[in-house]
Amino acid sequence: MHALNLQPKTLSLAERLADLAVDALIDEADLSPKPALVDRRGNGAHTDLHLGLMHASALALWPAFKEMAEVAIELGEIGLPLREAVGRIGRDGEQAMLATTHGVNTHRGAIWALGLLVAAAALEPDSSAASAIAVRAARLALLDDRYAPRPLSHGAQVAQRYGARGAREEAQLAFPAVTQRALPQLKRSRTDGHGEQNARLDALLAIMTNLADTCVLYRAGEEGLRTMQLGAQAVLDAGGSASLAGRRRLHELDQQLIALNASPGGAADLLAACLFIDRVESGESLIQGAF
Ligand SMILES: CC(C)(COP(=O)(O)OP(=O)(O)OC[C@H]1O[C@@H](n2cnc3c(N)ncnc32)[C@H](O[C@H]2O[C@H](COP(=O)(O)OP(=O)(O)OP(=O)(O)O)[C@@H](O)[C@H]2O)[C@@H]1O)[C@@H](O)C(=O)NCCC(=O)NCCS
Ligand SMILES: Nc1ncnc2[nH]cnc12
Repeated sequence: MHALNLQPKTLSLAERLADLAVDALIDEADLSPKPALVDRRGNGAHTDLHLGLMHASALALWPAFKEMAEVAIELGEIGLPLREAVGRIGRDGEQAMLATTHGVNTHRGAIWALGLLVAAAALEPDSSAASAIAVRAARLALLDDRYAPRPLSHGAQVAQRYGARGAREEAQLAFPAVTQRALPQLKRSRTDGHGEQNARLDALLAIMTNLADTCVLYRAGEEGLRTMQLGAQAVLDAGGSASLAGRRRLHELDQQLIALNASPGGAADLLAACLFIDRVESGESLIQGAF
């Protein structure tokens, strides 16, 4: 018997999905240059976030994602028991995040979006088309979790002030920002040979063109939201992140959003959701022992 067992460990489906969710969060954080967000260059519009904290937060969420996948496999169907189990695990995940970040909200929206998507992917691993996963996640999000607290969150305040419905509605509508904008743009930019990092930036920009990001609305009101949406569209119209003109517009957008203190944190979460679905849909990483 060898002292070291070098055989690759076979991971369960729940472990593989949790790995993909954490990978998506880390890839989102690392992607640079993202307008006004934390990335490899710096902290964007944030004073309390940095890249190391985003990484630590992502890693701390692995057990919650794994548990959400396990409970979906165990219960096997969309219904109130699964919705409430996922809600409880999501709230525990938020506590794990806050313990790791010493109280800073790094990934609240991402726990919500990726949690639902992980559960949806685990429910039917043979049905991994983006739209099918998103619709299952939406059916879960539409169920009312009786134990969910209703705090006066930033999203709730923005809903009162501007009528924006934010993260909850995005999930209940089956993630249109991801399935109708980010994923098609990601694939288009890849096909056009723009390179993976530029394709991901373009996917983020495609989300930003249209999203009612409650993070931006809370920090910078309607002017901030308009600046984000029009600026993102201007980058794409100029040729996207891979073109010189697009890069110039991207740099301008970064400066404008930072000046307004407007951080598109909701769009960043949805980019992570897009990267997660893209990998699940491609199927590669779900093949047993692919890690
Ligand atoms: C249903 C919930 C998502 C709660 O929603 P609600 O809108 O009430 O709550 P918020 O606390 O405001 O969190 C929503 C977060 O979702 C992201 N987001 C924003 N707009 C959208 C959008 N249109 N579509 C999708 N996602 C969106 C965003 O997250 C990012 O921003 C975070 C930082 O935001 P904020 O706290 O406002 O922070 P700052 O402005 O930086 O604060 P200060 O520095 O000024 O203090 C960052 O973390 C990103 O993640 C919104 O913040 C859901 O959370 C919920 O009900 N959870 C309970 C558990 C549960 O049921 N889980 C089940 C499934 S897992
Ligand atoms: N890269 C990032 N910067 C700031 N807020 C975020 N929320 C999720 N990802 C983020």
